[in-house]
Amino acid sequence: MASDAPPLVLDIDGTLTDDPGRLDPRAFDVLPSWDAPVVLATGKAFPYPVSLCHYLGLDKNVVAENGGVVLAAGEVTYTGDRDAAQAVADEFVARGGDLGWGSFDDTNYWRETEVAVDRSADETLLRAVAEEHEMEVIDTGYAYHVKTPGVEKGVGFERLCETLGMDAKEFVAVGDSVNDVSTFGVVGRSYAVANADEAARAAADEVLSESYMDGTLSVLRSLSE
Ligand SMILES: O=C(O)COP(=O)(O)O
Ligand SMILES: [Mg+2]
Repeated sequence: MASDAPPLVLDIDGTLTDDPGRLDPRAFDVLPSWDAPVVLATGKAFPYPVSLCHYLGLDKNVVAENGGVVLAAGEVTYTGDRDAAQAVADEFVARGGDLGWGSFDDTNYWRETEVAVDRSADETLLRAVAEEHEMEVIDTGYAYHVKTPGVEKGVGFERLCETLGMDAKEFVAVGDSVNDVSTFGVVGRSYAVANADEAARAAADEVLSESYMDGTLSVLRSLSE
C-alpha cells in the first residue's frame, strides 16, 4: 500500500456488496491494511457499520442512517427525528401500507433517527403520507428511507471530518445511489460504481465501468499504485 493513499469514505450497499447486499469478502483484502482513515457512510442503522468496522479491524468512524448518526473519535452525535419518521410509518400502516419487514423488524429495531421501509411497499402512499408530515422519502435501491429533510450523509461526514480534524476534500468517495450525492459534493474526488442510480452517476466525478465491489476495487487499486 502506498503511504500516500488518500483517506476513503465508502458507501456499503451496492458499493462493498454484491447485488443482493452480501458483503464482498474482498473488502477484507484491502480495507484493513489501507494506509489512511476509512470511513463507512451508509443508510443502514448504526450497529451495521460499527460491526463492519469491528470485523474489518478499522477505527470506528462511521456515518449511519443517511447522516442521522455520526461516530468519530469515540464521539456520537445524532440529528434527525425518529419520532416524526415513526409517525409517518404509523400513519402509512394505518392507511393500509405494510413496512414489509415481517414480525421482527431488524431493519428499524436499532434505528434511531429515521425509519426504513421495504421497497415492496406502496411508494405512492408512503410519499403522500411523508409529504403531509413534511418528511422526505429517498429510494436507495435497497430501501425507502423516511427521513428528516436536511439530514444527509455528506452533512454528517463533514461533522465527522471536523471531529477528526481532517478536511473532507482530502477524501475519495465511492458510492452507488442518491444517498451518496451529498458525500460526493464535499469530497475531493468521487466515483459512482457502474450499478449506480442516475442521481449518483450525475453527481460523481467519474462513473466506473465496473459494478459493485469490482468497481470499488478498481478505484482502490489505482489509488494504491
Ligand atoms: O440502507 C440502505 O438503504 C442503503 O445502504 P447504503 O447507504 O450503505 O447503500
Ligand atoms: Mg449504497
